[in-house]
Amino acid sequence: MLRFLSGGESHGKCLVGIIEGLPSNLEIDINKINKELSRRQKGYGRGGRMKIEKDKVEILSGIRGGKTIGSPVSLLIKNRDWENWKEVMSIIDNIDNDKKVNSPRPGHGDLAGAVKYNQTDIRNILERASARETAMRVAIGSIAKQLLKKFDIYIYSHVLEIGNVRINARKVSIEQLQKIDESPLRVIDKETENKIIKKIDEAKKQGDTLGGIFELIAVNVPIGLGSHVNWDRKLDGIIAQAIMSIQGIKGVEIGLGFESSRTLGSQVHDEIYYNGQYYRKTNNAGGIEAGITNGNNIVVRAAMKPIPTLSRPLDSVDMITKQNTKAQKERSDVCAVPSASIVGENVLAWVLAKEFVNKFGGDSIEEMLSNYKRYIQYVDKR
Ligand SMILES: Cc1cc2nc3c(=O)[nH]c(=O)nc-3n(C[C@H](O)[C@H](O)[C@H](O)COP(=O)(O)O)c2cc1C
Ligand SMILES: C=C(O[C@@H]1CC(C(=O)O)=C[C@@H](OP(=O)(O)O)[C@H]1O)C(=O)O
Repeated sequence: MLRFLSGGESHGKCLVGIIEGLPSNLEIDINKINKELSRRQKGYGRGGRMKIEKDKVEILSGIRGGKTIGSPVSLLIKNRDWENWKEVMSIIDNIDNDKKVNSPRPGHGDLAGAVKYNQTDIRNILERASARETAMRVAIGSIAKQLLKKFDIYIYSHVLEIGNVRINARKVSIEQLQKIDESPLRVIDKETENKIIKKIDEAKKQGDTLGGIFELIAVNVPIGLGSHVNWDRKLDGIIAQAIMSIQGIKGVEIGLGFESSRTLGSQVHDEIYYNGQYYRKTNNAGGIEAGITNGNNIVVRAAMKPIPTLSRPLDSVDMITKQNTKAQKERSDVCAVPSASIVGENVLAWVLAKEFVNKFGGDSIEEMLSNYKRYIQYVDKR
């Protein structure tokens, strides 16, 4: 079984992660992890923090001579901003109320978290709720990507919409997706990109924020990952949970998603043909039927709400005095949809890698590859 845990506060010393269950002898390229970390930090609309951080991973265990050895892989990413927060982060008890965060921000876990964990300083909640945590999830997911590459599986993403401005082209080619990092918004269409940039600038000027939609596409996924037999093994459900867990994500669709509910069955379901292999002419299912991959690309879309911290803050209540006030003002992003799409890629990679380890077992990568090869030979005969 493949699993991970991570820890670390946004303005604490560092983020840490431990992965257990990776097959041995898998080559891990640290540059590829760092490349994913740098992709996550980019994107038009991000705030001052991204100028401070230059995320780099340190590998502390589980890898020798560039290869996994079967033991837990431990990772560390330092928060450069910690130097500026040392004092604030070292205050533990009995601080003055005026040094605490007292006014919960609507859209954040501030109010519910402070009540649930019986905290008088909201900072004790917001530090871990922060999307800073996604840096470690991306480092971990990028190792999953390196595992999937062994099986020729790749995951791409692009942004479809920001602030209700939609990208023109619905159909994108893999070649376009491979070049998408050249765009500051990770969109395929330059004209719309300029419109969105203006929209982000405008929102910033108004002290406001924006959300949007991104799409993930996993290619070359074999038939038969996931299962129909119980709710918690259905791959569409597992993917939806994982993507929904990314900070700010409020909707997840697979394939046609919500649109399928508005369309006739004859127009939705992907008809089946055979030419030595089963194939479909359409992929409205987004590569998953009954919780099982059907051999087509997995297509997932996620909707991100606007960033909740506004520089023109919303109404709130001071949790100490109970007086009406304005929400806590923090340095913040205006729009982080392009970054979220990179998080999405790596989160999806993790889910698929986990399914691979489940299905093809393998204490070593050699064992996994040979199990996979045998399975593909079997599939080709069906
Ligand atoms: C890459 C990324 C960057 C984010 N940056 C910010 C930010 O600067 N300010 C903020 O208030 N929220 C930001 N968020 C969103 C919040 O973390 C998120 O809305 C909050 O934790 C509440 O969780 P929920 O929206 O999932 O309910 C970001 C999310 C992501 C994925
Ligand atoms: C630190 C990251 O994103 C942060 C996510 C975030 C939030 O509330 O989610 C708030 C901001 O943090 P800060 O208040 O330090 O500027 C973002 O910068 C990151 O992506 O690495």
